[in-house]
Amino acid sequence: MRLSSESNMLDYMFESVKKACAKCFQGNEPKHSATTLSTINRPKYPERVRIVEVGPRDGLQNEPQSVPTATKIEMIERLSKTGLKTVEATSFVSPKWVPQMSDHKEVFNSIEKKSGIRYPVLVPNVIGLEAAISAGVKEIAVFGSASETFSHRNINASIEESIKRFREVTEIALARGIRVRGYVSCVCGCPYEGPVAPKQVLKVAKALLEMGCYEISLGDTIGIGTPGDFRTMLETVLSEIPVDRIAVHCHDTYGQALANILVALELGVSVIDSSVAGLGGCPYAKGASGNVATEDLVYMLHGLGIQTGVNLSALLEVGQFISAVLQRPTRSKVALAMMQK
Ligand SMILES: CC(C)(COP(=O)([O-])OP(=O)([O-])OC[C@H]1O[C@@H](n2cnc3c(N)ncnc32)[C@H](O)[C@@H]1OP(=O)([O-])[O-])[C@@H](O)C(=O)NCCC(=O)NCCSC(=O)C[C@@](C)(O)CC(=O)[O-]
Repeated sequence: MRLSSESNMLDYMFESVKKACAKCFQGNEPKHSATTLSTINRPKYPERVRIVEVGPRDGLQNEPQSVPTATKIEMIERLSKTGLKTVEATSFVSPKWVPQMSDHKEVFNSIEKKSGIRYPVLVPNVIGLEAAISAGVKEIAVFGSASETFSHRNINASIEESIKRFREVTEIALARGIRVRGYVSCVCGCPYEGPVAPKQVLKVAKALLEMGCYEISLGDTIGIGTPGDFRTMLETVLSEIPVDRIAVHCHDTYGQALANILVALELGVSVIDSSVAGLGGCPYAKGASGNVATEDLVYMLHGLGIQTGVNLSALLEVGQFISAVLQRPTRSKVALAMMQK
């Protein structure tokens, strides 16, 4: 339909609202004309979101320079004072593969574990699990991929082999009372294979759920998805997995992270991973930049009236602290804007 003038446009909007909200109209007079347009198309977002802060792990695993163990510990302890309820602390992976995380035991042992806060760690295999158990870890995350090539590059196993491995890890962990979260990487695209089929994401997510993961975090590892692809991928996953078992993990390489998160919120997802100061990336996903910055996520969620329990000012201070230590500017747009005030 072509709209030739402003008054045609207003008529058109009025007619559309009338059609969509027939019950609210008597004759031509809307009962709540002032609010109809703004409320009628407003999606229903979750009232509360749990943020999984992944900066100390996803952020620091990708740093070219080695970050002192004491800094990691201080960062986690500062994050624990912001109201965040989950802080992914480190990963018990091979130091040959990811030397940045080789101090996992020391980091985990040294942090003050605040009551009410969970400190999950990444575990790729039984060797990692045993080390995590001896450090007193209470929650782990196994990490699979929807892309065959990425799986080989990241954990030196096919998808099928990795599922077998994770099943063994999960069985032992659950028997010890350790909670297990699952990641699926490359949910919108792979740095080696290109586009990834949503059905493949669903298949891996289901396998992780069936082995006992309490929640599956869907990772757009290279941040390539746009809200359209992201919605299609999520709708495919949610056609068979309840929304309260799904989290999203959006890297911001192409600047799409917040838009994709908004789509996830519209579909009812209420657990979102993010990284303070937008740190992050995967050493085996070339070109992948940081996660969505936790500061920006919190700003958006609070603006939408969604509770997080997180104190934005306290979070901004942690972002400032870690950016100063790493000697580079924050990737948080909110932090940059606040600095100019
Ligand atoms: C899975 C492996 C270990 C396979 O690596 P491999 O070389 O096939 O392992 P292996 O079993 O043949 O063992 C080789 C050596 O590593 C040792 N080893 C073996 N396992 C461990 C362990 N757990 N901890 C410490 N040491 C270990 C093992 O003992 C042996 O030592 P050696 O005999 O040569 O002296 C390796 O590929 C690996 O550690 N990969 C991890 C890669 C990684 O951490 N990537 C980043 C995290 S994933 C990510 O960032 C994506 C995510 C989660 O954020 C979501 C998203 O954004 O999409």
